[in-house]
Amino acid sequence: MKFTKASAPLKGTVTIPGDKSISHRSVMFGALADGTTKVTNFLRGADCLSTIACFRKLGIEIEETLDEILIRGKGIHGLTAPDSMLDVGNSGTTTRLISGILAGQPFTTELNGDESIQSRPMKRIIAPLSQMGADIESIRGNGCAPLRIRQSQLYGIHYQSKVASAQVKSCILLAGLYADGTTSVTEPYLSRNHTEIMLKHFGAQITSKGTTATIVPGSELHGQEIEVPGDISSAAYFIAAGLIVPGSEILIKNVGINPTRDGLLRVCKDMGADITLLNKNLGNGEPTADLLVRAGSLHGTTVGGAVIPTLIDELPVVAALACFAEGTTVIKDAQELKVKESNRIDVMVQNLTAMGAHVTATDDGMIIEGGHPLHGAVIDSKLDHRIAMTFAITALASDGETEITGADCVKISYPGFYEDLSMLAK
Ligand SMILES: O=C(O)C1=C[C@@H](OP(=O)(O)O)[C@@H](O)[C@H](O)C1
Ligand SMILES: C=C(OP(=O)(O)O)C(=O)O
Repeated sequence: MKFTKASAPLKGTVTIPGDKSISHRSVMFGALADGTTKVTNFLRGADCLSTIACFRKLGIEIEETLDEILIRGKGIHGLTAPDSMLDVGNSGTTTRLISGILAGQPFTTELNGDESIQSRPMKRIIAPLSQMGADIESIRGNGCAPLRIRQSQLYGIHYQSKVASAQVKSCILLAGLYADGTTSVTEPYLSRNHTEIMLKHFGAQITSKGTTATIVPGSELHGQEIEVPGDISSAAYFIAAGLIVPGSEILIKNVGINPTRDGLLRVCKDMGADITLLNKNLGNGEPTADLLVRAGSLHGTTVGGAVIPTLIDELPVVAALACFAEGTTVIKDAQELKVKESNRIDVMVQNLTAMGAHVTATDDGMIIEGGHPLHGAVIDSKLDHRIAMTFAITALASDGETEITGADCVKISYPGFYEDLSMLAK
């Protein structure tokens, strides 16, 4: 797919689709609740559809209409053995969260996904689940999917996680629903807390204090009505576009601004960006706002430490933004970027360099010297949706033509991305 420099400022309003993390969880927790869970603004991205497909195979009836998803939950002990391998597609979130649930089931499950999933690290969940007594193995013995999970008795543990990962934390907490006692997870920095917030609404006994989340088993979960807020990780592309295409002014409606997800807004502010939050709404634990983004000059900054988990999926777009900022931007403490759908440090450095950027890979991030004009290039997305969307935006402020290979991968998290972009970029 080809992109060229925007010929005019970007003007208009965009409503981005539902949050991927929250959509996954609504199906999973809805399946484990008794009664029906009704979800509106559900993200129909390929990853969340993988989650739906897995739970259907586990015996859960899920109805999809134009406006809503209805999950006919069967309670914590209501899942049934699948007749074949579960397919998690490209979704790390599906893989890791469902593994925690499957560890507590009285049947054996095998699960597998695409090539990217088969190279993503699963030892980070195999280790804590095994410590809880789970019988989980990497079938090829390489610490990756395919995984096999057999029935076993689970024990509550306190787990000190080395990584700030909501997938690891959620996996352990979900297994904790089936343990014989209390389970808690402490992480080095607080990662997104959608599991804690949503599970509590469903009736779980779950609490958070600082970077520790604790679950006490024994409660039943009850079906809920969930309105999924817009995904800030998807809004990120329009935020960046509005900031780097001169003269632009974009209103992005109904974006989730949970403090464990809003790091991009904080970093943009540090870079001197003009972003105003309007119509703030506290929601049901998941706050939202409309974001008014205006183009203007940006300057470099340092991004590291506790902010990293709050913008982990937005770091590719931060690296792109940094190319249009004066001075140096340092992204550090972001080793996790290496184990996403692609190695996002290498892939960003390679592709930005091809466009003329001055960028260096480090062990845990990137250093970007901003202010050097970019030009079009052939960009290999490595079938990573975040990379494809980042470069579609970068192209809008770069000379000449940019071609993105595998551009269709945006369907993972944002199927209508190019249509929404073309409404703004004429
Ligand atoms: O829990 C979640 O929904 C997610 C957690 C993050 O992954 P990690 O937990 O691996 O950091 C993030 O990158 C992913 O897109 C979604
Ligand atoms: C890393 C991501 O997702 P997952 O881990 O669910 O594949 C992402 O969406 O950027």
